[in-house]
Amino acid sequence: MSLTYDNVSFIYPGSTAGVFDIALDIARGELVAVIGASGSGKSTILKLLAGFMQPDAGRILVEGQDVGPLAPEDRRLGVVFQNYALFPHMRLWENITYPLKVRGIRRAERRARAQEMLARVGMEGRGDDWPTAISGGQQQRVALARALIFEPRGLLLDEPLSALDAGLRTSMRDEIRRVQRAAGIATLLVTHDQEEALSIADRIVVMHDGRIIQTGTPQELYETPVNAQVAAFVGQSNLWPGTVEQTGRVRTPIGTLACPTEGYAPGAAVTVLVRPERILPAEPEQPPRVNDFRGTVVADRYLGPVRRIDLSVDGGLIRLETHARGAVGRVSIPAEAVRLLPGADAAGTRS
Ligand SMILES: Nc1ncnc2c1ncn2[C@@H]1O[C@H](COP(=O)(O)OP(=O)(O)OP(=O)(O)O)[C@@H](O)[C@H]1O
Repeated sequence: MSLTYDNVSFIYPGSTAGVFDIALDIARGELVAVIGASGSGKSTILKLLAGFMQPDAGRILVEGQDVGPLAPEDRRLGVVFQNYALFPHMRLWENITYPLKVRGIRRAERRARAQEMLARVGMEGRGDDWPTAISGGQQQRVALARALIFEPRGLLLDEPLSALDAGLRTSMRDEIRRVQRAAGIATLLVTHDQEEALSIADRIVVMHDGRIIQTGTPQELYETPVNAQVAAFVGQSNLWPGTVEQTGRVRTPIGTLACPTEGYAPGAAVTVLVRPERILPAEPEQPPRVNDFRGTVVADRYLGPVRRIDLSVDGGLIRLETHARGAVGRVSIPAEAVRLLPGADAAGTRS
């Protein structure tokens, strides 16, 4: 493995906040995104790898080497932050090759390397421009080129795209992915943007209160979240508190749902998860299907490929995504679309 957290813990001095028992391996060429609520510990794990702080327990390895004793500049990791921080008084080629200058590499060689790197990030021929003469997205490419110039053993990206507008963000995502793949570098990306994580990561780590609560591919996290926090963080969801009434039936605030209840005994407190695209609109005159609900549309957002509708029903709200046109006042929730997660007070009730 290229980048490894071996049961790493760190507590900010004088506080109880920090990260606990972080265990994570990132392979060469793999991109792992870290997501989680504000304050969940995302930046802390990145700073520990970068070497800005030392773990209180556990080890951090880069290509098998314990980097604990190494200062940040000796770890051979490329780092890109949200505010790309190019030096305004240096031309782009000088910015990109600054890490080489610090290492005493000759000017002619630096210029050649800069040209090569600019080409890699799609900015060939722009080496003599000043940072003030290029756009935010281009500055971010230059920051990426600078992070890659000395063939780092890992790439650390902390909210690298959050200062960019939506369109540019999407194209830069693809760009980062392409460059990172081509270079075969293990990459850790911290982002608060779950869509960004879903769209570019090989695997996603979800953090909560300083701990990793789930690690998996985007599809695994979307389809089999371990709890309501992960479900809420990855994609859109309906989440209702529930109690298993009997095998195959769960009571919720919007009514009793027929659904698989394997793993939960009658009486167990659960959280009921249904993804919005799994909910089916029904014709008003159609014979009732399983888990049939009627309600009033309180929000109807046309997003091009889909409509995102909030249907107010007795006891709550049903969120659905549909391609259907026309009025949607009645829906059904297929039993197999319902996934049960542990309830808030579910300790010990899972059978
Ligand atoms: N310098 C510090 N001193 C004390 N506590 C800190 C310090 N920096 C962060 N913390 C605390 O450590 C915890 C984790 O913070 P961290 O910055 O890693 O979270 P985050 O997930 O990156 O949040 P955000 O998305 O807001 O950047 C939080 O409880 C935070 O308040």
